[in-house]
Amino acid sequence: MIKTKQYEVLQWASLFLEKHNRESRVAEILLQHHLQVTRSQFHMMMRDSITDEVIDRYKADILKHAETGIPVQHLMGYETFYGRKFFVNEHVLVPRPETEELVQHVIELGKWSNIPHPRIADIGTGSGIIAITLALELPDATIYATDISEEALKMAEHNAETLQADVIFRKGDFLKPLIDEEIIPDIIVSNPPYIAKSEEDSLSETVKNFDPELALFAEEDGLAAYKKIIDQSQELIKSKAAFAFEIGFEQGKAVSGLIKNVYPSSDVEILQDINKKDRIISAIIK
Ligand SMILES: C[S@@+](CC[C@H](N)C(=O)[O-])C[C@H]1O[C@@H](n2cnc3c(N)ncnc32)[C@H](O)[C@@H]1O
Repeated sequence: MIKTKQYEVLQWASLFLEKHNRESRVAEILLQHHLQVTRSQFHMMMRDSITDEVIDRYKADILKHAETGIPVQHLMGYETFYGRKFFVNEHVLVPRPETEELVQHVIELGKWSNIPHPRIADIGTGSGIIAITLALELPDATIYATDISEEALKMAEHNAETLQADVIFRKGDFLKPLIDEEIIPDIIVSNPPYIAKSEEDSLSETVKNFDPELALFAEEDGLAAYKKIIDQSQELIKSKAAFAFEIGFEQGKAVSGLIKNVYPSSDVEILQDINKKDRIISAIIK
């Protein structure tokens, strides 16, 4: 009996996805996942044959992705972030690589703050990627995380348990749970919803159909969540603190302005991502 080789299945899937206007690199990511091998193992196994069972499961996923645009992360059930696997589902935003740069910045802030046990709050935690990574990278810090979505918090808690990260999760409206418990953070980090509803048509089908609305859109031209967080922070920040926000690439000026309006003597910086786009607002509140 002739056995199908790995490279033959890969060729078929890449062409099939191209024909359906999907990215052909998904073919490789999914096949690696179904074979449960690393990237380098995968490339060494190109001439090996694959069992019919794996081919059937793989083809079913390729068809589903081609037909519906379902993200590969939903098919696999996870995404890698900062070198660790995080479970994802339809209730949380699929982690984006840009957010790793936000986390990197907060790690630096945490180390430079000279506070022996900084309290860091991740607002709108989703799958928990920011809070959990910070808990693991800054073991002396105490990490809090909030989200208004019960389902997102369930996923974040599951990720924290799996990765053995200590994070204190609370359900509520942005900073409200911290205000209620009088928890004063030294650093407030957030990747909040920041897309204006008017931009919905410009989003990819995959984002529109599969990322939760609650994670994407904000009123007031996408600025409402920043406004709310900055406004709520006044009930918490009594002396020095820091903000680190992920922003849309055209929101730098507007979000800096929001912070300056409330904290006129703050130092606000707009940082760019590796694609040279404005991506992070970093502010020291004095
Ligand atoms: C852009 S997603 C970010 C998720 C995750 N932090 C990340 O970077 O992948 C925004 C998150 O904010 C949450 N969110 C939206 N409105 C909220 C609110 N009023 N209070 C708390 N969280 C909220 C959403 O449920 C979603 O999980």
